[in-house]
Amino acid sequence: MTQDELKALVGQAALQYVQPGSVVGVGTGSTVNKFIDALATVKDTIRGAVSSSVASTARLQAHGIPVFDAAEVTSIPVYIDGADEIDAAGNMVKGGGAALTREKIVADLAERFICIADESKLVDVMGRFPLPVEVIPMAAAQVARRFQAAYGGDATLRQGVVTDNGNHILDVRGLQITDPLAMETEVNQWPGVVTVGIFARHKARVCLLGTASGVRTITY
Ligand SMILES: O=C[C@H](O)[C@H](O)[C@H](O)COP(=O)(O)O
Repeated sequence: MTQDELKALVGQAALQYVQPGSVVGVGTGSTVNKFIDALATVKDTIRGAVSSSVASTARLQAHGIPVFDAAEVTSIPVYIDGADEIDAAGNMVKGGGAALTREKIVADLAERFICIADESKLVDVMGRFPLPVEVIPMAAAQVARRFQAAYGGDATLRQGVVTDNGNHILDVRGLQITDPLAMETEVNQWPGVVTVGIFARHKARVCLLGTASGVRTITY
């Protein structure tokens, strides 16, 4: 199976977590796009979605799925999203598509994070994928220096990218994220950091992993 087919497989499998009559939390990315397309086939059974990006909102609306503002809901049963890396405990690195801040906001509304990913995303220790960090533009160089001093990480500005919130993205290479919760907590406190792409406080409760032999369900 191709990577695209694996993404379609888990996007379809995620429908089993969609509760009738509910508002569904929807992430961002190529795997979630498959989920959105699958969700369109059951759109009459749900109230709608809360979206984590302008791109996902556009795709949901193109399918005729009502999109609610995050401010209009107080709680949602599930948030369904992809990941750039996921470890054996359900911690994730996210933000390859620059949507990490809104993703964390919507994930925070949800009772359960359901991660959908192809098997290439499963790692022993996160850090192989450059860690995305959304920063206030004036703080980018300062935060980059701090990554070098604190963790030996090499941060570069993602060229030509402005987030949905008007900020910039640093991609940090050379990290070994052995304690995701500690790093998330520390980096989030640095002035100018909007969101670090470590999802340890909002880790996955279920991962639907696309493999050559089908969907593997991992619970944490
Ligand atoms: O900002 C983007 C998100 O965190 C995505 O969920 C993540 O990059 C995975 O995307 P994809 O499913 O395209 O690999």
